Amino acid sequence: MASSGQKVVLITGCSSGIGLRIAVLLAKDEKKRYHVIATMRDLKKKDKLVETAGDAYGKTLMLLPLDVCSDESVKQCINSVKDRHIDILINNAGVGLLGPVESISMEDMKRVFETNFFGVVRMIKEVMPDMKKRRAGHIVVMSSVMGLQGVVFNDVYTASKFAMEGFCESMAVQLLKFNVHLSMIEPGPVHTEFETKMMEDVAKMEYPGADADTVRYFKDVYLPSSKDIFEAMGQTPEDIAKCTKKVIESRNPRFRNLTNSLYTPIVAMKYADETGGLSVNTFYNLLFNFGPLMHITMSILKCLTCSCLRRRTISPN
Ligand SMILES: NC(=O)C1=CN([C@@H]2O[C@H](COP(=O)(O)OP(=O)(O)OC[C@H]3O[C@@H](n4cnc5c(N)ncnc54)[C@H](OP(=O)(O)O)[C@@H]3O)[C@@H](O)[C@H]2O)C=CC1
Ligand SMILES: CC1=C(/C=C/C(C)=C/C=C/C(C)=C/C=O)C(C)(C)CCC1
Repeated sequence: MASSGQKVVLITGCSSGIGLRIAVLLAKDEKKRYHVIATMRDLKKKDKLVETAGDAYGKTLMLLPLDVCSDESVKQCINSVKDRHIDILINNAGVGLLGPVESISMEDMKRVFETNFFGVVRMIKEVMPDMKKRRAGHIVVMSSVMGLQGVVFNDVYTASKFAMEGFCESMAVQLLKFNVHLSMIEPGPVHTEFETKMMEDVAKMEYPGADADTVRYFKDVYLPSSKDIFEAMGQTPEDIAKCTKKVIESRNPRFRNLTNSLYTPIVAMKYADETGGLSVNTFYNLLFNFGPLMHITMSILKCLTCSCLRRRTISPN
């Protein structure tokens, strides 16, 4: 149970990756300011979290089952929290989906929206009314740079994060009237099971319905470039956890929080040309014309990230 003065933080998707690291970082806070409710859809996967949390488990960290795709599971979980009192809700659970759209089933696309979009909406609907009544609270959403900028062959995943950005951008205004803050965290590539799971799925795929050229562009151009990007720009889940802690500890939390300054120029480009031509053409050139020179492209991107733009990201340190 939370002791007085402690903030109750509920996090979704804590079996691995970013969610696990946020849960552990907050639970190990030196001043013990947080009572962390780490949730996961399958408690059989709790071992890694429990092991990483060490002494904090059972003290500042407790576990509850929660599947963001189930109304019943969400209700049951929130009802089991003392007085349904949650100070900070961190919507982290999410799934990826990669590949030519022609070869992805509608069922798989809906699963992505059900988790990444409706999963967050379901959580917010359940937790927000109590926060509004108390005139206090902070809702954090693990979005992505792909919530701000589309990336080829990530069409459906990107769309699910864009949907989330639109929903939250609208909600943030109303919530502010009730002194409830809403913050998006926008990481670029992060080395977690997300990356491994997507690469495993892609290896199994046979791309039914996609023509040979599209499959070739995906396998021989996109995938190697994406691997380069992960290598050159990838952050650790600890980095994202530190950024998230900074956001929840900020007196005046920002709405958007890019975690990787290397992405700032990509996002800035989008707003620099409202016709969209600059973004579409730059991405086209980066992928199809400079793809084989991706390492050099990475250096150019690093150069472009001048210090004034860097101020717009939240650094983990
Ligand atoms: N890794 C990256 O490059 C980036 C990731 N993100 C976002 O970060 C978030 C965390 O991803 P990351 O840590 O990288 O990936 P992981 O795959 O390591 O973690 C995802 C977590 O979400 C959980 N999850 C999936 N579906 C549900 C569900 N229906 N109910 C509850 N939990 C669920 C998974 O649980 P289970 O083990 O049961 O599957 C797992 O705990 C996601 O929202 C992702 O979109 C954003 C930018 C970049
Ligand atoms: C920047 C960039 C590319 C790839 C970006 C990738 C791979 C981003 C991954 C982001 C993730 C994993 C976000 C998760 O939410 C391309 C298309 C190769 C072309 C050149 C520019």
